[in-house]
Amino acid sequence: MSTNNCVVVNDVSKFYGTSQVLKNISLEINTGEIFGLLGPSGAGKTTLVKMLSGIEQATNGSVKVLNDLMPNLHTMGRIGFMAQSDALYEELTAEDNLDFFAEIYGLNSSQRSARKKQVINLVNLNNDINKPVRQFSGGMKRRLSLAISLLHNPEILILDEPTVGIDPILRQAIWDELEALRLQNVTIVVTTHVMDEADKCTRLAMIRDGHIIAVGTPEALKSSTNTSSLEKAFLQYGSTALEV
Ligand SMILES: Nc1ncnc2c1ncn2[C@@H]1O[C@H](COP(=O)(O)OP(=O)(O)OP(=O)(O)O)[C@@H](O)[C@H]1O
Repeated sequence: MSTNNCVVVNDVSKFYGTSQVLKNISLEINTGEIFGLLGPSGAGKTTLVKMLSGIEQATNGSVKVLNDLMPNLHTMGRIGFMAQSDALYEELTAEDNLDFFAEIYGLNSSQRSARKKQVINLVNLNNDINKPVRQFSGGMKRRLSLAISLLHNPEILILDEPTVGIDPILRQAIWDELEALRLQNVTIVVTTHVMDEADKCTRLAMIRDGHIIAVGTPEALKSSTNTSSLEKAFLQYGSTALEV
């Protein structure tokens, strides 16, 4: 294994009861890349990122993050995870939510106020910090969840559909920030079904029906299928996979 591998997924399968939702997934994600998981609804993207985050356990196979077998409590502290459904305290203000998670992450009071300012600026919620979260729109809740996932300066950021419900301008700002984090060697794993977001990733895994059907840079995936868009490439890889 190269030391550059931040995440190594080895022959992972996942069953819920008798239903198999991930089938022999193997994957390596390098330090400092934005790695996209692209696939339709129900393909298994969320299940996979929950395993990377240590929230779910593989039925078979292994997941290593930062050289530790997952789930591992210490490693989980080095990961920022933004789930698809927001895990926020609706009755508390945005600031109280941030304080709550800062406490869990063990940030001291001086780190806390500086980091709070940075992450709130980033998601553009400065004017709403004292409002209770129940008054937030869906997009505002997504932005607050993203801010929380960044609070403790994680080495790996795992984002499950981070820009759903977020307007195009802020979406661009968030992608700019992901790129800035990547340049600081933060490893980012992001699920999406939005093709133009997938195009911004350094590499992608295309997932369908619990299988990885292709892995590569967006350019390589398009050129090896002789297609002009990731959507067309996905369809082509999907039909090839069906024939196998
Ligand atoms: N806790 C669970 N118990 C049983 N089945 C589950 C559970 N969680 C997910 N599944 C099933 O596993 C499959 C993959 O779901 P998953 O949420 O990983 O897909 P996804 O690619 O993230 O979809 P979406 O883009 O809609 O979020 C689906 O068929 C889903 O119904």
